[in-house]
Amino acid sequence: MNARVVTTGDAGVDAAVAARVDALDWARIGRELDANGRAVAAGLLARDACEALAAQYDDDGLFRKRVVMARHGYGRGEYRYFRYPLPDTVQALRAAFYPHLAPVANRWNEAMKLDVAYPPRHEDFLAHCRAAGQSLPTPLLLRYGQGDYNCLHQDLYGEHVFPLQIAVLLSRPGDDFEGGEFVLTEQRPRMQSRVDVVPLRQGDAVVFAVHRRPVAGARGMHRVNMRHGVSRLRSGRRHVLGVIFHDAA
Ligand SMILES: O=C(O)CCC(=O)C(=O)O
Ligand SMILES: [Fe+2]
Repeated sequence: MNARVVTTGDAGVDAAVAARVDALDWARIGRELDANGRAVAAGLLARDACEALAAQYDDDGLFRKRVVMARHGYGRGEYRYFRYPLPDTVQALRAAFYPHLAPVANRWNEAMKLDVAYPPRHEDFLAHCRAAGQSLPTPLLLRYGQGDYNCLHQDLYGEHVFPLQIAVLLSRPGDDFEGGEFVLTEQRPRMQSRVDVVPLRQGDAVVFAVHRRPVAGARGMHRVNMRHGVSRLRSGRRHVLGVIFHDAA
C-alpha cells in the first residue's frame, strides 16, 4: 500500500482487500488474460462490502463528476467518478491489483512491439500520468435501472493508458436485476468482431483488456481491438464498481 494517497483511514479494510487480491491464482488469471483478454476473480468482495459500495452512490461528497449516459450517446443509466481520496476499498483494490497486472501489461506491450513499460508500483505509474496532465481519478460507480445499458466503449482518458482494468459486480443477478450482462467484443484485423459475454455474480471481479491486446495467429502475433459494455437491463437495478488504473486529463 502506498503512503502518498491519503485515505479515510481504515487500515483493516485495506489490509484485508490487499491480502485477498494477493491470494488470487495469478498464474491462472495471467493465462486467461493472455488467452481471452479477460479473467474472473470470483467472490472478491463479500455481500456486505458490495452493498456498502453500492450505497455510496448517493453520497455526493465522494464524487467529482456525474455522467448521465444518454446525454452523450453512451447508453442509458449513469455513473459517478470518485474524487481523491478514494474510499478505502476502492483505493485498496486499485493499489493491490496493479502490481499483479503490470507484468501482464508489460508482456502484452512487448508482444505488440509497443515501447511502453509499466513501473511495478501503481503510485509511480500515477506520477507518470500526472506529469502528462492526467491527474483526475478514474475509479467510478455505475448505476443502471430497467431498460438501461452501456454501449461498447474503451476507457481511454489521455496519452497514458494502462491496458487492463477491473469491474466488480455489486448487485445480485436474478435477484436485484435481470439482463444487464457484461460483454466484451474483440475486433480482429480484416475479420468480423467476436462477442464474449462474461457471467458474473455479486462480488465477482472481471479483469479485462481496455483497448488492445496481443493474439497469437497462424502468421505470428497481431493486435486485436477490445471494447466492453453492458446489455440492456430487463428489470431491477444494477450497481458496478469500475477500477481504471490510469488517471484522466
Ligand atoms: O457496468 C459494467 O459492468 C461496465 C462498467 C464499465 O464500463 C467500466 O467499469 O468501465
Ligand atoms: Fe467502461
